[in-house]
Amino acid sequence: MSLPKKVKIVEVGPRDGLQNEKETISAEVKIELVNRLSAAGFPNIEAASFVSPKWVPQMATGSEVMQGITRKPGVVYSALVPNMKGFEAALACGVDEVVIFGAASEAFSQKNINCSIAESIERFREVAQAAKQHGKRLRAAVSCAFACPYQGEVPLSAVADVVRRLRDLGCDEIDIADTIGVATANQVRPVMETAIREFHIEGLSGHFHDTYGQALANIYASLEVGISIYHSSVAGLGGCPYAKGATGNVATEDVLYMMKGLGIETGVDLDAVSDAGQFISRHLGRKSVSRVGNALAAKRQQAA
Ligand SMILES: CC(C)(COP(=O)([O-])OP(=O)([O-])OC[C@H]1O[C@@H](n2cnc3c(N)ncnc32)[C@H](O)[C@@H]1OP(=O)([O-])[O-])[C@@H](O)C(=O)NCCC(=O)NCCSC(=O)C[C@@](C)(O)CC(=O)[O-]
Repeated sequence: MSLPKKVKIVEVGPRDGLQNEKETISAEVKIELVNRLSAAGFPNIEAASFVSPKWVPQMATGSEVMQGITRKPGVVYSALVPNMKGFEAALACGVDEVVIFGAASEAFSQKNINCSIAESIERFREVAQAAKQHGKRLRAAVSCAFACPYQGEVPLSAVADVVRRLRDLGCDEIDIADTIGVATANQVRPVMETAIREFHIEGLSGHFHDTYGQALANIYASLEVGISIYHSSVAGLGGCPYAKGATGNVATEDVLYMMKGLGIETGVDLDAVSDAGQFISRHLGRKSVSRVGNALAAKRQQAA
């Protein structure tokens, strides 16, 4: 199969990227980050998370962030929502797309959202109905589609099962996530093909963490099976609080550079993303982990 000519990049840095930071990051900084990212041309930005602040304190400012950003017409601003309490909060501040988040691993489901997979689907059913009623887009994440930090191997049948159940809730998009960044390219085809059998390919996305440095290879392998939506995080920020040791998502700058080299259209301005990456890295007091972002910054410094 030839590679897609165009892909959608969903920028998840403001949510997935920042949720694990120990030091509190002010709403102002998050707002500036989201604004810089929308100016860079992303069609979809995961801007917040409406979860329990006891579980993920860094995301407690979700409403402030959503209310403070400059909404760019056409951009879909998404937020994670585990239950109706989260949905009501997301609705009140004008989130465009709610993201329910389940797992293909029972153990991870328990650690992350404190319930079994079957219980999570029942909670999500209510959220899904409310989302449809209010005209909101509905996306679902499938964590641990490749491996689980608690139970290890995750069978393909578990991926198929949860994708099917989420499809039946009426999801517009379903994210196939390598939560701990351990997958290699050979694993991608069977997992993605399993998901494709259960859900329309145009709505499936690849959400790869880069713990073992395999994310770009895994994205390439996903392109080869026709997946055309990818999640990434500016400056490679991130890590899941309930997946210890896992590093951030693949860096957006690296993904954009690869897509450009492959002649695949994203509509996103790499230089502007690179600037946003340097902005947030400066704020966090550490170097970006994006190889491309750092190379571009060094090149510009040399030229100045
Ligand atoms: C799902 C719960 C809430 C269950 O947590 P629980 O303790 O079972 O919930 P509960 O209903 O018993 O409520 C406990 C307390 O939380 C409050 N609460 C309840 N819900 C909310 C809410 N929505 N917003 C704000 N507060 C809430 C509720 O009001 C109560 O407050 P208290 O009475 O004790 O003061 C909890 O487990 C939770 O918040 N988990 C979130 C974990 C999380 O955010 N993980 C990271 C995101 S997932 C991820 O990163 C993976 C992904 C998506 O990127 C893909 C991948 O890479 O795999």
